[in-house]
Amino acid sequence: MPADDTVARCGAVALVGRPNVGKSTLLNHLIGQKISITAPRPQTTRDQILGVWTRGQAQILFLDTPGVHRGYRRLNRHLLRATRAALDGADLGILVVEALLWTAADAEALRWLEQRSIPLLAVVNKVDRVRGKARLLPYLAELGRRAPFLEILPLSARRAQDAERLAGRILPHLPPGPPRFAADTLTDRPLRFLAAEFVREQIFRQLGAEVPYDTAVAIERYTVTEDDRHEIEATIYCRRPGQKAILVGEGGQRLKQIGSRARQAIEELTGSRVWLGLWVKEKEDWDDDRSLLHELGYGD
Ligand SMILES: Nc1nc2c(ncn2[C@@H]2O[C@H](COP(=O)(O)OP(=O)(O)OP(=O)(O)O)[C@@H](O)[C@H]2O)c(=O)[nH]1
Repeated sequence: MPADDTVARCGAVALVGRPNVGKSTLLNHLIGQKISITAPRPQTTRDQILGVWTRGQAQILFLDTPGVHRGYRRLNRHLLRATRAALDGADLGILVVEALLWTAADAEALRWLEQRSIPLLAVVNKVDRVRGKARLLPYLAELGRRAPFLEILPLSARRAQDAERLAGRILPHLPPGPPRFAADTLTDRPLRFLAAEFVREQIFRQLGAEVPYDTAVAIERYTVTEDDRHEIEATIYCRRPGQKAILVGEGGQRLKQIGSRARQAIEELTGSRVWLGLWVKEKEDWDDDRSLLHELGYGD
């Protein structure tokens, strides 16, 4: 059933779930554009992203949360704050879980949502992986006993029509009111933020082991020329000399690959030609350096 877009409704929805359940994939399909990075490894999302879904008079503002990370370093504290801020501003919470799985991290995500008295929906993602859908029934019943969800929706975040169906189920629960953003707005994030995210995504996709978790990307320059060419210079921070060598690769090949894939993603998003220059710098404690974190967009 398509969403009813004749009634003016507008509200914010926080997507909460343990790392790797598919929140970013879902957000990208809801928005119909890649605005959140995805990778087959957990904890790739480091910041809250606002995705704007608009149909007619109806608007949903999606808050993607970086997840509930534990730790004491500044970066972790920032992530916790971002998640809290998303929850504070939300009219509705969505717990995203993975079909047939329930872990301590899922329980923790639910506890976060329950700290706020907002209505809750549950999305059971990755049902495309489940053979024999009857196997899902006891799982859904048990999930229903864990919290008073208004609805529980099994779906696959990889299917655009499933994302649209979810939007239709969310709308009736949002407050009446006019749209807050222009109809063609997809996100409130500036291009330079998305550019850094696309570089980070390639680092996650192309490198194994712990290197991606130890890196951050700072955009040093983002300029658009008169003939609409986007010129971007970025520094990739890592912690140790060995990591720098891995990021650069034999004869600079790895860095070239990261740059070329990220450039393609930015070109797709902007519809413009992009020049992307990448440098790698070693800085052991980048995630505990207040001024650098600020530069990286993780400021207080
Ligand atoms: N089979 C299947 N895989 C999915 C589905 N949705 C997401 N995935 C995969 O699951 C992995 C994690 O997805 P993300 O969207 O990055 O997950 P996330 O919850 O945003 O993760 P963090 O950024 O780490 O918090 C990726 O490899 C996705 O392609 C789905 O519906 N079906």
